[in-house]
Amino acid sequence: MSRLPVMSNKRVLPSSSSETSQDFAPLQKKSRSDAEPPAKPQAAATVFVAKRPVAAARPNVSKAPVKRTGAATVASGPSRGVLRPSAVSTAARGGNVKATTGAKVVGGTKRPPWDLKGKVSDMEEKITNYQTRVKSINQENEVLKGSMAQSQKRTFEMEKDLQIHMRKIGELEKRVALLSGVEEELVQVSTERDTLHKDLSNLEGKYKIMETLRDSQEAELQILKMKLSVQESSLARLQQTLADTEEEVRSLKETVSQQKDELYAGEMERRKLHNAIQELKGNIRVFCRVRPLVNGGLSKHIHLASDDKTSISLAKTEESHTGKGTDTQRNYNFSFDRVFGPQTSQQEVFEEISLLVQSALDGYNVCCFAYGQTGSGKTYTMEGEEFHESRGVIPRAVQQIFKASDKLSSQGWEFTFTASFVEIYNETLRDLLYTGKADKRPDHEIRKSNNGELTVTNLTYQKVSCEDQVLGLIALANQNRSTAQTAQNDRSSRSHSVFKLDIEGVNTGRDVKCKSALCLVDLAGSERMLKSQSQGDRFKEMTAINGSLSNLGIVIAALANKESYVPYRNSKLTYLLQNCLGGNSKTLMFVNIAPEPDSFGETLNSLRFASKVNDCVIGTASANRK
Ligand SMILES: Nc1ncnc2c1ncn2[C@@H]1O[C@H](COP(=O)(O)OP(=O)(O)OP(=O)(O)O)[C@@H](O)[C@H]1O
Repeated sequence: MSRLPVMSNKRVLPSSSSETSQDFAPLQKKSRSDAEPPAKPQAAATVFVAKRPVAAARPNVSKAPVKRTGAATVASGPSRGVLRPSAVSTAARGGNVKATTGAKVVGGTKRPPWDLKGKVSDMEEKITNYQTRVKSINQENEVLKGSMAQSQKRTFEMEKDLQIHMRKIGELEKRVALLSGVEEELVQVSTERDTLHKDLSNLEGKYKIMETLRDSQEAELQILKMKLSVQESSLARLQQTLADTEEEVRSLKETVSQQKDELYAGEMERRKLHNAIQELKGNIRVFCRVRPLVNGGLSKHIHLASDDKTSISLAKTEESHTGKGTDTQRNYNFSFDRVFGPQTSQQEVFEEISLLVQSALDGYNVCCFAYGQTGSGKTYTMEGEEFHESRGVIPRAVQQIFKASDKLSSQGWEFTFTASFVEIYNETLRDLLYTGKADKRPDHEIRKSNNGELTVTNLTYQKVSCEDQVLGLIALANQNRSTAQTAQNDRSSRSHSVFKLDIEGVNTGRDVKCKSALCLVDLAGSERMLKSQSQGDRFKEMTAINGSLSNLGIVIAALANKESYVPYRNSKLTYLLQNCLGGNSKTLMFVNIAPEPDSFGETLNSLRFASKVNDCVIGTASANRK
């Protein structure tokens, strides 16, 4: 923005030359007294500076030479044709009048001192010159006054103009100030605009990136939409498949439920049939097992029919009493439910009793005895040996029971098993699963509760859930027996051992329970000894053994004859086994026989005892189901 030019109003004072001041001093005083009151000294001395040259403006003073000074400037134009006083005085003095001190020169001639007249004339001339000059100065002064008035007027106008201009300038300056504010704002705005431009450009960059991103995301979205659509169609297919499958599962569940019902009905039917078969076979059965000869080979006096697995005959050659006749051979024939020869394996023996073991899971009490003289193979039959193939009835029965219970669990059955192992020696009970100190062994009593359940006080009843646990218990029982054996020679032959597995089954779905017991008994050696030969402890042992074994026969016979009183209490063995022997049980007796000729008598006795048992028919067993 351009500013308007400001006019200078400098005041120019008369020449400061001392000479000029001295020369004009009287004239100035005089002119004041003669003329009108002087104007303000400042106004009189004010000269406006102009560009016009001085000579052209001064016609009335052209005769006098003008001494120019740096400050002698004349205003231009006719109204301004004012000569400065200094210039006028200089012009006056510039004449040839040299009224100076000393010898006066007139017409180029110096007057002698005595020429007073001449001198006066010179003085008069000089005065006249001065007067003329004063006149002209006065005139000039008048002119100057007029000029000065004009100038003052002009100055006044110009001052007015100046004020107007100044006001305008003030306004303009205000506007300029405003404009400068606006300018600053404009600069700020411009800066902001630049910043905004930058931001905009950044945003544009970002926008482009976002656009690219958006494009890629849109592309991704499209792909995802496609995938979703594919997934949706797959889902629809899967839902349909699921619905179909669910329908199928539902119908299969119905089928399974029906089949479960059928299975349950079938299982019940199987139990009925199974029981019927067992009943047809007799609720008390006797199996005869012949031990092989210790040195191998065949026994000469024991004959087993190759085509009949139920009969056995003992042959004995009897010398003629008269001595006249030849020796006669006497045969003792016996028939049992099954006769096992010396070569029969443990597996074959067990297969014959496995159906009976199954009955225990069906809720029937099952009791299995091994009867026979010492060394005839009772323990081998019942427990067997560690070698897998040589395992006896107890471990195999336990294995079958656990396998069968696992199968029945799919039909909703849950079983719990409790094992106990007791020894009866000299009519005293001993816990074979006892693990405490030997001198702290407790006494045991057989107790019968009101509901007919038998328990032995202080006896170890061990919960078992697998075959291995039972095998561990059998090992513990053998250890307990061998400890007793060292103290008392051949004790195991003189005691009965009773392994009992209590079985409880629950079918919550069908609200059925069953309870039974599987008793596996290894009886004491059955050999008879002549009373005269038995003494002391051995006599006592024999009495106890014979008593319990004969009592066993009596009980079985009483049961067979359906006698009102069955003397279970006569021995600890029958009292302990009463629930397994009674009408509600299935009983199997192994009669083990030794094939050696010197065991003939004991073998015959054993077969006779077993035959008596075999002839017994115990009443129909019923399952303990609620
Ligand atoms: N069927 C068999 N096959 C092979 N060996 C057998 C058979 N029966 C028994 N034995 C063997 O005969 C011996 C005597 O058998 P075991 O101990 O079982 O007789 P036991 O009747 O239990 O005698 P005890 O009354 O003294 O206990 C054992 O060494 C046993 O291994």
